Amino acid sequence: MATFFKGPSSAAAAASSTSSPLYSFPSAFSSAFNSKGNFTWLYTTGAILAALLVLEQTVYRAKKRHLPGATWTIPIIGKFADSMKPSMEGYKKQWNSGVLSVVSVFNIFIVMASSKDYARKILNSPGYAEPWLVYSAKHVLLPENWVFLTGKEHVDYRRGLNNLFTRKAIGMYITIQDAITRKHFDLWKVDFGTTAQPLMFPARFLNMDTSLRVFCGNHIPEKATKEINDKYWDITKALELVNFPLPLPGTKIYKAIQARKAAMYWLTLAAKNSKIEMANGGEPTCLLDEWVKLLNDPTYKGKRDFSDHEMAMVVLSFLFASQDAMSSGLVYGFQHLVDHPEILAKVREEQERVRQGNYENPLTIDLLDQMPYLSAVVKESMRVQPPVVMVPYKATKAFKISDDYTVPANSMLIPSFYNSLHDPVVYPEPDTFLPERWLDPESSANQNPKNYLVWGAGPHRCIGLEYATMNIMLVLGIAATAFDWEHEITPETNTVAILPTLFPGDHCRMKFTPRKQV
Ligand code: HEM
Repeated sequence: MATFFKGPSSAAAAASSTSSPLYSFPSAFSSAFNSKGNFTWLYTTGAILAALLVLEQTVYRAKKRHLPGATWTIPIIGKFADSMKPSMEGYKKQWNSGVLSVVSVFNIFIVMASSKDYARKILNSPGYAEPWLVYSAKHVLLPENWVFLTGKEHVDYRRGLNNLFTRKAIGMYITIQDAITRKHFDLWKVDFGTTAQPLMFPARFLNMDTSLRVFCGNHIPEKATKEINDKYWDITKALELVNFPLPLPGTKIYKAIQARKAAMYWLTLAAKNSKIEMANGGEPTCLLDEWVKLLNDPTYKGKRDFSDHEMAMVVLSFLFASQDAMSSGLVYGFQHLVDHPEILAKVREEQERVRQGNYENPLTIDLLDQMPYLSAVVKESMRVQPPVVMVPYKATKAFKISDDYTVPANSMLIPSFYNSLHDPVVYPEPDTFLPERWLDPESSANQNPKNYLVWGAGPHRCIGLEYATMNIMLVLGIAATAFDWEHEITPETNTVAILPTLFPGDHCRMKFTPRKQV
């Protein structure tokens, strides 16, 4: 250290006389202190840094133009701190600052779109904007997963997958959902029977068990469900907008990758087993079986060659897309109903009417069709508290989104759904849980279906929406007749945890006691 301060005649001369590039740094450093004692090198470095910072601000201001957003961006990190600890209050402030507003995180220029029209325009402009899944997604889902396809390739691939969510297929899935739900409710009788417990993790387990049985049937063992469920939380924790970029041991992305490896092992095995069973003339009992049967149908026109690995990746994409969102929808479904006993009573009346006291009989798609009130409850619950409040997209080229603003190419574009779902003109008393608004075909809610962005819109609109709706209806319908519900209110009950889907801050503390049937 001391050598740096010896002056040109000693250290600097010694360093510069050494020809190895290894020594070029000390040489340059020493030469910063010339004989006149000027800090030339430091000044130069400082000047370059200052120029870069000015450039950063200038580029930001040039992109931002007149849109609302901070006048200056915090050097380098931008609003990184806010993105680490998101809050609904922070989001609402941003959405309400303008229908289009901007923010910058690590020099990623982000345009937020908070109105129905701008959100829909982004979702419906595949020539200009494509989904930009969070950074960790490619590590978790694998880069070759179909969800990263764009344009025509995506449309063609998805057309084949739509066959897995036909009404006939969903009818079969409902039978499985019913059995798994009742199995978990037997456990809930004990776990939630004496004191109130947080519902979030049991609901996540119920959901994971249901999804895996619907997708893979008995082609994976019981212990796989437990293992995938336990490890899946590491995937959820890695779903941040910005992550540490290298998947080094100990990082969130590293742990998520280990969870994905465990899941992929079982899902690949399930695909293999399903193919064997269908080749041996077995009857389809899950989504994979339906799929294999379809691929073997001589009249089927789509892509046929799916390796076990590729099928497993598709199932993984379904788990990834559904696990957090569906659990959020379930937990808020419970919370909204238990906090509105008069509405829960109407759900029970409908259950009594449709199921005529035969509560042990499995629910079917036809029975669920006869429950418009429960359907309205589920729709309204997800309107008030949408599981997914926004989805990141990327401007693949300069995108003239309005008369006076063009989104620069490569910007992140985030259509948010919250304001559209809380538009007071379409949904009077927008924060109130009012299933009745969906019962009148002439209501403003029903007359403005484009506002209902819970499932997104356009070519990437949720592929599992009917499946998800039926599942949430089924769970709430069975729980309404099986249990009396109590809700332990805490100071966090009405706060919102962003994980990144929405959950009650206290994870919804519930008590369930077996209900005496009348
Ligand atoms: C309450 C539950 C759910 C909610 C709220 C939800 C919501 C969404 C949203 C907002 C999108 C993005 C749409 C867009 O970019 O326009 C999406 C996409 C998707 N969802 Fe769901 N989803 C749910 C359940 C499910 C389930 C159960 C599955 C599968 C069985 C699923 C599979 C997918 C897939 C594969 C995509 C991507 C589609 C594509 O890129 O073509 N989701 N979902």
